[in-house]
Amino acid sequence: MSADDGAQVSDDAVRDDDVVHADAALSDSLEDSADRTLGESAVVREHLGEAYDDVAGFGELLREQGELRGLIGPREVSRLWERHLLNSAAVVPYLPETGTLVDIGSGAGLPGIVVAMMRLNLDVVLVEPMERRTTWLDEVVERFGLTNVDVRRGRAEEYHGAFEADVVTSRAVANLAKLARMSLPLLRRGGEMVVLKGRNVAQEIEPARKVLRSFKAGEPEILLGTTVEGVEPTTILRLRRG
Ligand SMILES: C[S@@+](CC[C@H](N)C(=O)[O-])C[C@H]1O[C@@H](n2cnc3c(N)ncnc32)[C@H](O)[C@@H]1O
Repeated sequence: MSADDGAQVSDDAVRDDDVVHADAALSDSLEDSADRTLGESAVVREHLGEAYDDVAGFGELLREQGELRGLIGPREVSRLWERHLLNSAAVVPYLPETGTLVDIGSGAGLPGIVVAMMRLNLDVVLVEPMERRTTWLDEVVERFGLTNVDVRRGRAEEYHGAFEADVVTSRAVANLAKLARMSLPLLRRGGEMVVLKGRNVAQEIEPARKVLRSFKAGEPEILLGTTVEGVEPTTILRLRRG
């Protein structure tokens, strides 16, 4: 092989690399435009009703700043509506209209901010330990005038006994055993844990039995979180503190 051949091989490798990056960028941009179209569709507007403008505005802000501020991963920006906003909204039908809800590990505000926008008469407390994220949450609360939201920095465990919440929500925070230990002491007796989970949530129930018994929790229910046509429904786990 001549020196020229070597140069040719590495040129080809660079070109292959460029093609892979270009393909990924193209696929992200196609996904992004499909996601925006979904977000602007009549079916999503109807689904979110009066909360649509706020939820869409929150989504736009997350699209602009979410990756930059380390709130969501780079791949998530192009699927905000499908994977995050509508997924968060799927929990709302299982929530009361009034009372106190604590969302633990709110991160960028999912589902807590979306819930607060859709349930304006519910007092929503967002508990999140990372300062970068609580700063963001405070900014979102101010920008959208969410007078029903209280942002608290800290771990859920630090607030045990501080609330007698009607509901505790969470998404992508921990497995059920750990989550029950974190969430149940924040609830009043008879209050409910309502958790957005993956489709394999049933496998988390047996390992959590001991914790659930210690809180006299009822039998966990696995529910379908409905969303709009074309978006995968999500799984919700609900259980009641005894
Ligand atoms: C994977 S993120 C999920 C964020 C958001 N719920 C979502 O679905 O996009 C997990 C979040 O839980 C928070 N977290 C971790 N341990 C926690 C604890 N003990 N109490 C409250 N939040 C916690 C992390 O700081 C992080 O923001």
